Formats: sequence, structure tokens, C-alpha cells
Amino acid sequence: MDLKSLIREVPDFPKPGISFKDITTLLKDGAALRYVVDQFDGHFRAARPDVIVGAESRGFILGAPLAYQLGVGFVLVRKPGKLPAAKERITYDLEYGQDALEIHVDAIQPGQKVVIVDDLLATGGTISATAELVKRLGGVIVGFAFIIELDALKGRDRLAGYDVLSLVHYDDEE
Ligand SMILES: O=P(O)(O)OC[C@H]1O[C@H](OP(=O)(O)OP(=O)(O)O)[C@H](O)[C@@H]1O
Ligand SMILES: Nc1ncnc2[nH]cnc12
Repeated sequence: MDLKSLIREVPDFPKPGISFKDITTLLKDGAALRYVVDQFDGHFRAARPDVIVGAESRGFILGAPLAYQLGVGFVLVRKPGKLPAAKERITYDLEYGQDALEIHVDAIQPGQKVVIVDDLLATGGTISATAELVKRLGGVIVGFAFIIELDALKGRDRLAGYDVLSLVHYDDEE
């Protein structure tokens, strides 16, 4: 399936120089949404993950149906102040700004195998922060799944040694 043709590119959003990859145009296409989740499933099912972790907010949209399809649980990594119970926090850099992420301390049991899902890999700041939270809880990361990878930003270098699945690549980004 030609996923790239379903992703809308919005120039200069959210600030000048950023070419925003808008997946809402893909998500509203039922066959494409199913294809993405099936690709993630096909790639990671054999690793028998115990839990899927998704990063707020677009990681939730893809991680939850993957977890459902695999018959495992879903864990939310959220932006600050959203999770109600005892949590672990990390601060990280974005392509356009800085943010923090949190996870409930009881969300993952030590030794559980984890696949981490997000819509897009850019600098890798979000996903490596998510990975650090998972590791702090004792989770064992078996891989990462994205729809989109912005190759020029080299986020993959921050995930060296891991199984990283990206379905669509862009190589012309600043
Ligand atoms: O690899 P990075 O440079 O960290 O960038 C990738 C992250 O940026 C976007 O999320 P955003 O922070 O815009 O949040 P949202 O999903 O809530 O819109 C995207 O969904 C990834 O999570
Ligand atoms: N260029 C981009 N498009 C969409 N989401 C992003 N997150 C970080 N960079 C992005």
C-alpha cells in the first residue's frame, strides 16, 4: 500500500521550516489504518511482547489497536500532569521544543517484553525518553514501531541495537 500518498505534508507547521507530516489523512482511511496495524503486528508478533507502550498522543492511536490485536496490554506514556498515580518522569528535547513524559511506576513489571509505538521518528528525543522510562521500570524493549521516519534527523542512531520498524521514509528534512 502507498502510505506516503495518504500522508499530508503541511509546510511551516507548527513553525517556519518544519514540514509537518499529518497522519490524520491516513487515519481516516480504514484500509490504511488496518494495514499499518497489521504491519506492526506482522513484524513483532513473533517476539511475543507482553505489553505495548504508546507515547502521547499519536502513539496511543496506533499502540492500542496493536495491543488489542496481539491480545496484550497497553501502557500510556503521557505528557506531564495527566497521569493520576505514582509516576516516573523524564525531560527530553523535540524537533521543535522541549517537553517531559511520565509513566505510572506500576505500568510495567520487571522483565516484561515491550514494543514501543509512535507515529513518527524525528530526532528520536520522544522515543528515547519513552525507552528510558520503560527501562527504569525494568521493561525489556524488543523493538520500536513507527509509521514515519525522517531519516535526515537520525533518530534511528539513538535506537542503535534495537529492532526499529518504520513504514515510510522521508529523506529531505531539515
Ligand atoms: O523524534 P522526535 O524529534 O522526538 O519527534 C517525534 C515526536 O513528535 C511528535 O509528537 P508531538 O510532540 O508533536 O506530540 P503529539 O503526538 O501529542 O502531537 C510525534 O508524534 C512524535 O511523538
Ligand atoms: N515533521 C514532523 N511532522 C509531524 N510530527 C513531527 N514530530 C516531529 N517532527 C514532526
